[in-house]
Amino acid sequence: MKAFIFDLNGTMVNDMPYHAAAWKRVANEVLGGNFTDEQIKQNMYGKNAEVLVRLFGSGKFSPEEMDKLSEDKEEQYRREFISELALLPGLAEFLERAHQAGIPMAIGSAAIPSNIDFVLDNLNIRHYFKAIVSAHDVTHSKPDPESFTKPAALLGVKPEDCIVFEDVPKGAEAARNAGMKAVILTTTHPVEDFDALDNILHFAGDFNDDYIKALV
Ligand SMILES: O=P(O)(O)OC[C@H]1O[C@@H](O)[C@H](O)[C@@H](O)[C@@H]1O
Repeated sequence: MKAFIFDLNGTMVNDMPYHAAAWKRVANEVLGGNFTDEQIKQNMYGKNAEVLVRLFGSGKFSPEEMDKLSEDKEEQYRREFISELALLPGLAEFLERAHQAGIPMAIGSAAIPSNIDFVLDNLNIRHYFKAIVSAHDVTHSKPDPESFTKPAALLGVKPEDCIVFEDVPKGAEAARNAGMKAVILTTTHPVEDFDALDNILHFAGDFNDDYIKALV
C-alpha cells in the first residue's frame, strides 16, 4: 500500500514569500528586530511559536503573546495571499488521479488550522484528504517527525510506504526522521539546500513533472 502526505505551504500553494513578508513585518516592525530576508527564510519552519523562539530566544514572550503575534501574522498572510490563492500547476489533476486510484492522502503541516482551512475550503479540495495534521496536533513541529508519523498512523500506513511532498529542508528532514522518502517542490529553496539529506527521491518545479505523474 502506498500513501501520499503533503506539506501545505510552499508545496500545495506557492505562498512562502507571503509568509516571509508577514514574518518580517512582525519580527522587525512590531517586535523591533533587525532580521534580513535570508534570516527570515532560514528560520521560517515549524510552528509559529517555534519560529518566534528561534528568532528571539526562549522566555521572551508568554504563550498568549505568541498566540496573538501568530494570529496577527496569519491575518496579514491571508489578506495579502488570497488574490493569488491557487494550487501549484498540475496538483488539481494529480490529486484527482491519486484519489481515483485509491491512494490514501493526508496533510502534515506546521500551519495553524485556520490557515489550512483557508487553503482547503477556498480551493474545495478538503475531500481528498483522509487526515489533516496541523500545528495544533503535534507537540513539536518539523524537523520532529510527528507532523508525518501522525498522519501516516491516521491513514493506517507504514512510514516506509509513504511519500512526502515538501518544499523546505527542515520538512524533508522531518520526513527522513519519520522514515519516509520525500519529493521536493523547488518553489522555495534551491536543490543545493537539500544536500545534507539522503531521503530525497526527486526535485520538481511543479506537479506537471513526469516523475511525479508516474507515481500514480
Ligand atoms: O509546514 P508547512 O505547511 O510548510 O507550513 C509552514 C509555515 O506555516 C506558516 O503558518 C508559518 O507561519 C511558517 O513559519 C511556516 O514555515
